[in-house]
Amino acid sequence: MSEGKVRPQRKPQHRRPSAPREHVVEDNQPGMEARQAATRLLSAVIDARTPLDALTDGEHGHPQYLALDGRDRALVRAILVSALRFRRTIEAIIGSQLDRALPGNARSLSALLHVAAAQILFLDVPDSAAVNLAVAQAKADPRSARFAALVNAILRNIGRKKATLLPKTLEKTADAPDWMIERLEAAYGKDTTRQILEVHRTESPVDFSVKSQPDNWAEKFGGRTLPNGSVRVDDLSVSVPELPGFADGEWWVQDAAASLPPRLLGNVAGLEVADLCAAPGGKTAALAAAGAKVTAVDQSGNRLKRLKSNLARLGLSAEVVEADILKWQPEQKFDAILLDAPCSSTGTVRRHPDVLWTKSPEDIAKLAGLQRRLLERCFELVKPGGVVVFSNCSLDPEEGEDLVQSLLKERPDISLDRIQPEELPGAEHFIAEEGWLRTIPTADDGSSGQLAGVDGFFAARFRQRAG
Ligand SMILES: C[S@@+](CC[C@H](N)C(=O)[O-])C[C@H]1O[C@@H](n2cnc3c(N)ncnc32)[C@H](O)[C@@H]1O
Repeated sequence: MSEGKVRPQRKPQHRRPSAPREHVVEDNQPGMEARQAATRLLSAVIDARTPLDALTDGEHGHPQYLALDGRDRALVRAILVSALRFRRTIEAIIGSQLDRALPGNARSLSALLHVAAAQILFLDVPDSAAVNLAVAQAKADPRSARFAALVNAILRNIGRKKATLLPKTLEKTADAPDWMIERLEAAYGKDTTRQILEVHRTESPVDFSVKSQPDNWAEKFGGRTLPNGSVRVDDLSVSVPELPGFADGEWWVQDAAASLPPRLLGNVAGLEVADLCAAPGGKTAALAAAGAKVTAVDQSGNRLKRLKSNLARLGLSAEVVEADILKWQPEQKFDAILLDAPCSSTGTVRRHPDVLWTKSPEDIAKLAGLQRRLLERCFELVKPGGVVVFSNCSLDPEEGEDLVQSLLKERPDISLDRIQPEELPGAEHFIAEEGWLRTIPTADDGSSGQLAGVDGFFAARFRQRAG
């Protein structure tokens, strides 16, 4: 066995860890419940593919998460975001300290190690606290008790070597599943994929859509106005409701890329516009603020509650309908429709790193099928000659470019209404030759003069030919 490496053993270990042993703390010490919850939730994301937002929902989240106070909840989320964002890097670092792989059935041991390594490598938690809590946690769990000494050795080694080990591993590791890397490379090429994956490792800025005077809000927030008129704060240090203008409903949080699809409907003042798949309502707000008479439809009652409270805070109104769009029968057709369809969300990995590990190529195929059905439904709900904008936050062509191309091929009655550069000042470079919108996450230091640093998004605009 190479020096400094440790070997998982089936029997209680006799091998001494190479790092100095420290006092191992008792079972129910402060911080233990947070680590146990983080381990449990990480397993739920990885093994059961449960979205992190569902597990950490303040009302319907996982009971182990809901049992924690606010500070511990924030810690659990921070641990999980790092553990998911850098999962491959962490896996490689843990692996580099082992002489042979952990037993395949040691799922909870693996989750426990990932949670502790995420703290040691990426969080401002003293290494000794992360290690001691992990060892205590291992001892308290009958499935991993016999590995407690191994846990101690691996984690102490990682703490000791992290200054060289981390940059070296980050450099040679891609933090995404292989299938996603392959699909991104096929769509965007190797260089762009590398850039996207690098951006996915970073915290996203917070973008705001403002009702008016973006420069004033940028100054008040200590941020900057983006070329499309959104306001960006790169490193927000207070919670959103603490910012000026929140209670007065002067702005809402919305990635700058997500602010673009509603604009593709043109001047909507006074028009009957259906916002289909509307909740939690970022795009409904944009349409209502632009003077449209909006009907906001979504099948999720819980998400519609959020839409209603968002609109109430913003002093905006819409007719809100809880329905499955595939079955919904409105009394009248609409002048224009925005369909912001459910998708794999692979364009929002910075914000939702669990997407890397909860989604699969099969999900993408299923979602693309649903998107196609929802989009075809829009053509039954729009007035003849009316406009339909289809958008989603996926980076995968199967949910964007390919879907549009096959729709146009199979439906001669539908035409693509090409997006013109003058419609999206500052974001012209995101308009593809074919006339649709494709944004990809890229780094943004504010110097390019063009919109950058946004989520991955796709949007296309259609009209149904008369007759
Ligand atoms: C990407 S989110 C919409 C985000 C929203 N447009 C915004 O800007 O805040 C997709 C939404 O589609 C809804 N949805 C999925 N399938 C649906 C269906 N068949 N009928 C109605 N809503 C549906 C989901 O409940 C979810 O709220």
